[in-house]
Amino acid sequence: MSGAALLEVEGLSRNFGGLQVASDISLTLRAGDRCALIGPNGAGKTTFVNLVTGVIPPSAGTIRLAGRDVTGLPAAERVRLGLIRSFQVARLFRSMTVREHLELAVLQRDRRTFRLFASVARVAGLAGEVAELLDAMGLGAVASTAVGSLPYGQQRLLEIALAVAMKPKVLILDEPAAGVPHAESQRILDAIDRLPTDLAVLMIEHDMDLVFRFASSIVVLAQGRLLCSGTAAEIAADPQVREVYLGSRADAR
Ligand SMILES: Nc1ncnc2c1ncn2[C@@H]1O[C@H](COP(=O)(O)OP(=O)(O)OP(=O)(O)O)[C@@H](O)[C@H]1O
Repeated sequence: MSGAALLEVEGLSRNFGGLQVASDISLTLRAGDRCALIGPNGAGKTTFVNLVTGVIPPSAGTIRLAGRDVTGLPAAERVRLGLIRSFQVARLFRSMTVREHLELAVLQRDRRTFRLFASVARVAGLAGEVAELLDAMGLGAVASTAVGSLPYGQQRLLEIALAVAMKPKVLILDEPAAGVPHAESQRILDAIDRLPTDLAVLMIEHDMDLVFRFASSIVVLAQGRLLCSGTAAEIAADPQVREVYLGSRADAR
């Protein structure tokens, strides 16, 4: 049974001068979907995410979030409506603890209704919500650790936790395990497994082990176009994917 359509991308295109980096890409993510976006280097994955999140405007196409056309909306407004991309912790405050980061994220999310002089109940609610997030992400043991002294794998976990704190409808994870030692990437996958089941997750990832363990569906981009999409088993067996993706990966790496 499929959930409600949360992200509907239709005919999305973008060129930089004469270079067509996204060509007529269409994609639907439903509640509960776990979709991986893959493709060789330069295929247009980052450009696609930048278009969807509003970092750059498309040349053509539409983007709907939970039924609402957001194509013309600024990035911050899309965030408010539930389209969240994982943060880069490196950009945040290295001396602040893990817990403080999550508290800030929750407060920022609630900014519109929350008055600075919070009621006791609100503060208690905040503590409870942050404790749940710490637990779900496997970060409880390092809650009081400054982010600057966290092992890299746990910094990446915090990035995901901060995104989840924003209460996404659609969560975009950009190479969540990049740079993380293989032995630690399992913890990241475990945390992703525990994400709320009703949100749609789109993961860009090069690590095929991770992709096949995470994804219920896979979308393959090549040269700015949607090459094919299907279940993990269908994509693994697709000779076109093997040639375009693995062939060019062998060239690039
Ligand atoms: N601002 C820009 N101006 C011109 N060309 C750009 C710009 N941004 C991206 N490109 C080009 O668009 C193409 C797609 O790049 P993109 O970074 O989206 O690919 P990718 O699939 O994310 O690659 P990777 O896996 O290496 O991160 C590349 O040829 C890139 O050089």
